[in-house]
Amino acid sequence: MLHAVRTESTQDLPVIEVEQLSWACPQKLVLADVSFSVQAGQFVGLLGPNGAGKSTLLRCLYRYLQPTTGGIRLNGQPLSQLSQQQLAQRVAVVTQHTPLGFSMSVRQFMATGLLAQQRFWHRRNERAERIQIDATLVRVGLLELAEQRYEHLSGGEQQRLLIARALLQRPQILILDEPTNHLDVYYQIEILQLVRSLGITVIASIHDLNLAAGYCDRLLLLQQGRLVAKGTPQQVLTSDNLQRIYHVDAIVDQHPTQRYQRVTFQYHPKPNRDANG
Ligand SMILES: Nc1ncnc2c1ncn2[C@@H]1O[C@H](COP(=O)(O)OP(=O)(O)OP(=O)(O)O)[C@@H](O)[C@H]1O
Repeated sequence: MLHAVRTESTQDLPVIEVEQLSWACPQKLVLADVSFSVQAGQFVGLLGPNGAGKSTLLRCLYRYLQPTTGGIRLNGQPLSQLSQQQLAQRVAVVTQHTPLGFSMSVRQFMATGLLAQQRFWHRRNERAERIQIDATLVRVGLLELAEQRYEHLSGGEQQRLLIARALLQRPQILILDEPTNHLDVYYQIEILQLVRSLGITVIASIHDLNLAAGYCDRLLLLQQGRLVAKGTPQQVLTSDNLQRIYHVDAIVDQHPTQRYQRVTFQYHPKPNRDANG
C-alpha cells in the first residue's frame, strides 16, 4: 500500500513521519506518543524547556536511539530498514559537544564529511574535494583557520565547523541539536540564514524563541516528553503557551519591520513559583 502511495505522488509524501513514538529508559518515560510529519524543504524548530526530550527525539530521528514503541519513516521507508550508508547519505547530524579524541586539522576534519558520498571504486579527485571543502569553509567564515587543529578552535568555531561538515555531506535532511549554542549573535543569524537558504529539510532544537520565530516554517513544542503544540510559529508561539509550558510572562507581537513574530519577555517582577504557599 505504501508503495502505491509513493508512485502516485512522491512529492507530497512527508520526508519524515513520526508515529506514536515513545522512548523509555528504565528510570522514566522520556518521550510519550509523539506524532508529527515534516514536508520536504521545511525548516522545523523543536522547542521545549530543559529536559523536555528534544535531544532524545532527535537521537531517535538519526537512529542513535531506537524507539521503545512507534515508528519513524524517511521518504516512506522505515528508518530501521535503511542501511548505514543509506542513512549517512540522507541524514547529516550536528550534535552538541563533539570531542574528537584525536588531532586533525580543520581541512582534514572537513574531508571526513565527504566519506558518506564516496564509492570505494571511484577514484578520488583531491583537487575537486579541496575546492569543495574550501568553498564550504568560506560559507561559515572559517577558511583562514583551515590549517588549524580542531582542538584549538573556540566553541563557536567548532560549532560552525561541525555545521560546515554536515553541509558538505549534501544531505536531504539536516538534524541540528541546538545549532546556535556557543555562537555570537552574528553567527546565530549567519548560520540559520545559511541553513535555511539550502532549501533542504531541517529539524533543529532551538532555545531562542525569537530565532525560532524568524527562521522556522513549523514548530514542535515538547513538554515532559509530550508534543503539546505543533504548527506555524504563529500557532505555537503564543503568550498562553509560553506561560503554560515555560512559566514565563511574554508579550508576543509582530516584529516591527519583518513578517515574523517577536517575543518579549517580562523579566521581573516574577512571583517566585516556590513561594506561593
Ligand atoms: N539514557 C538516559 N537515561 C536516563 N534518563 C535520560 C536518558 N536520556 C535522557 N534522559 C532524561 O530524559 C529527559 C529528556 O532529556 P533530553 O536530553 O532529551 O532533554 P532536552 O529537551 O534535550 O533538554 P535540554 O534542553 O536541557 O538539552 C531528561 O530528564 C533526561 O535526564
